[in-house]
Amino acid sequence: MQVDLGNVLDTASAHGVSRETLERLDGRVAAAHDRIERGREAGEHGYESLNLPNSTDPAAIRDAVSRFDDPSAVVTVGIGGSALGAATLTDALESDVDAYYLDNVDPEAVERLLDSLDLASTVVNVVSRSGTTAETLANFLVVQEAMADAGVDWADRTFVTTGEEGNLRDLADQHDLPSLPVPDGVPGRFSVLSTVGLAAAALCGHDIEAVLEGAAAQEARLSDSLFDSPAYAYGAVSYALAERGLRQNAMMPYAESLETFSEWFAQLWAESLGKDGLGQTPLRALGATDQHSQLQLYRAGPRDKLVTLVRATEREDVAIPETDLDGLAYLGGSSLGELLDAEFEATEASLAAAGCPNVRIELDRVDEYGLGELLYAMEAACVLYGELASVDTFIQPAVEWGKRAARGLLGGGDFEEADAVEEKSRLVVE
Ligand SMILES: O=P(O)(O)OC[C@H]1O[C@](O)(CO)[C@@H](O)[C@@H]1O
Repeated sequence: MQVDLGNVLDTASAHGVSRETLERLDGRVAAAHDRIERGREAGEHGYESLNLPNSTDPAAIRDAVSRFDDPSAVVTVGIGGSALGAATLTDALESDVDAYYLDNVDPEAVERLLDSLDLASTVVNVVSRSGTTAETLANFLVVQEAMADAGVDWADRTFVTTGEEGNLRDLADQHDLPSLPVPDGVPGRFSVLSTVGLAAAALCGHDIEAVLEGAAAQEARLSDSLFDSPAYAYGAVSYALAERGLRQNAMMPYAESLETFSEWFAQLWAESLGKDGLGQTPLRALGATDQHSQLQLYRAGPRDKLVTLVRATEREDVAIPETDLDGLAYLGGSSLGELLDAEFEATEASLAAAGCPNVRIELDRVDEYGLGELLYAMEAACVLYGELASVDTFIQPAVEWGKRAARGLLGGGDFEEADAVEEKSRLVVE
């Protein structure tokens, strides 16, 4: 994996940063790296996430899921970091096993999925670090009833990934369900390289060892200089640009297989860095599709965006047949991959020409190793950015207000937040 910062420099993009600025920032990167390494060595909350390539035991994951022979589908019931990491992996990789994620409580979507499944050959993976997340528990109860209605012994088809305490741990103990622990000191959005993200991938037959090897390769590249570490290069320039008012970051992979990765990145970046009035808003985009949509805004809208372009340098390809269609003959005889690459390079140049800084991230392939590299590098980039911005990267207190309000509305306790909902300001236009 490599990161190309060329179009971040002010010699390429009008709203970029100078090479001198990056070199001055590098001194702070060294200090941040030292802090990160001390946190890792001490197993401190959050920093422990960057130890996962070495602390995760893939054999234990394979052993826990080995009892489920030959599932037709795996349904992961979880939300946020308890679903998005696993989904990033299984949505990016091909498998004979269908992987689905119940990470929302849209009744029509839940019913549509459950009606489509052969529940007798489906494995249900219930994932929640806290074991108290309303959406996850509600969905699990619905899935449990659907399995009973289908005459399926739900306890036979279910395993649990959760913390040492909580409702899910109690459920696993009560029904002697196979279970996996969630690693201590690792917030959900940083847990893809652990049991949380790898169990579903293992059930789908993916090489989870290769995911960890790719992650370890990027872990080995962490250094006291942004010029020696792809992860820190990305984290440092993202921070430097945000400091200059570029407070949006459009994650734009040129690979359909990485579309879910952008969702995972959005939680990682937003929930980690959105603190104390600071942060950089992650936008989700997809190349080449969003050249025909959001690119207008990126090039001609407010000068407040970094665009992150991701591609694999090796992929399957499809030839474009020869054609005599007016104006399109140039496409004939080339390939979709050549067209995608040309559009990738044209878009990054068009962004620079419009003064919009952009970073190129290139993987060899979107395979288990490449995904491990990308995921780990983004996590390390996020941790570095948080150090440079002096925010508390590993907590997410702002998400609790809405949870209390919803719980109050549902009669789960007396919460002043629920009162605030009742007092909503209204100006209805019909
Ligand atoms: O794994 P849990 O405890 O169910 O949490 C799910 C998600 O909810 C959050 O805690 C936010 O509410 C995320 O940080 C986390 O990934």
